[in-house]
Amino acid sequence: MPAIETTALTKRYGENVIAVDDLDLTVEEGEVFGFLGPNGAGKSTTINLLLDFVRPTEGSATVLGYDVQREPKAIRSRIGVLPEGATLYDRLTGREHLEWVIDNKGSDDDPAALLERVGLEPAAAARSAGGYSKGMAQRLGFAMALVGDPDLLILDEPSSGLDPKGMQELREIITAEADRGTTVFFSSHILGEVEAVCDRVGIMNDGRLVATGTLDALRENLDLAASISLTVERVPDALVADLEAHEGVHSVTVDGSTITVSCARTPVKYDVVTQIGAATTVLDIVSEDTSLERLFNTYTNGEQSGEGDADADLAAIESEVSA
Ligand SMILES: Nc1ncnc2c1ncn2[C@@H]1O[C@H](COP(=O)(O)OP(=O)(O)OP(=O)(O)O)[C@@H](O)[C@H]1O
Repeated sequence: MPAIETTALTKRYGENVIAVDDLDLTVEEGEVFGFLGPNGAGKSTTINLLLDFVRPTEGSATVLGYDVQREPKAIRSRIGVLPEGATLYDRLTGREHLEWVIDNKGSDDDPAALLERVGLEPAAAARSAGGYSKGMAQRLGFAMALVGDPDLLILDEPSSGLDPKGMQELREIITAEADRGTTVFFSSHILGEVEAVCDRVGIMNDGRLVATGTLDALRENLDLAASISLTVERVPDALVADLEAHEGVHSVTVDGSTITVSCARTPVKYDVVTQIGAATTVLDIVSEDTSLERLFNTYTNGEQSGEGDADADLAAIESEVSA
């Protein structure tokens, strides 16, 4: 049973805005799934639809096997949510917020243990939340989401307001939760964070899901050039032509004793290294993957420069996704 499944899920606002457009999305149990997209892509609306905070114009969704509209209570008892920009009550302390959620969920969690898990010091937890920094509020929100050991965590922009140390700790919490078997679904536009923790990602653009898969698979699908440079003892005469003849190799350049090969797919690099290694002695290897930014820009059609035809790439992926 998937943790999240949406079928033709659509949300329109008025005549002109389609916030979520015919979304078919499956998140498997136990996955850490990154939900990516630029501002206004439809990420928060999708999350709000999953939580039954807004109702779809068309389509349906299940969370942990329960229908989102018919069984929201069953869902709420088994999920933890960190909403975007969660509001706190100024006069309640951090600990009181947490105790309130623990009571409400009928859980026997120890507030101190949860606060420690999210890195909120006891002294800070004893202060009223009105004076919290954004990062502290986010940590408290995270602790509240973890109450009751949820099977699924839904996090909307969880790193919002966190400093680099906070982001590192957030990653550790997400990884620890995933190790306990919790499914984690989180939206983000911070690509490094997604790369560090996600098993799979889905990329939204203009309300539509334009790609899903592992980051490696998305890189491969797009066929964006990856490059590898090898410094060698000598460059044998026939080597360049041999490399150029290899399927998947775009171009080969030689600068002194450094051979740089631009190739379509990351696995081609392995063949390139083997081929060069058989012909000469390799002294150094530098490999560059397609950057996540470039990947994201291409899928969301923001690619302005560089190799490849972003529009054609995007059209190919969209037809693949909708097939
Ligand atoms: N209540 C609403 N009324 C009208 N339009 C809305 C409403 N909520 C969202 N929208 C529109 O729907 C689209 C998707 O918005 P949404 O907030 O889901 O995007 P997002 O991907 O979460 O963006 P961000 O990263 O900025 O939070 C946007 O064009 C937004 O203006």
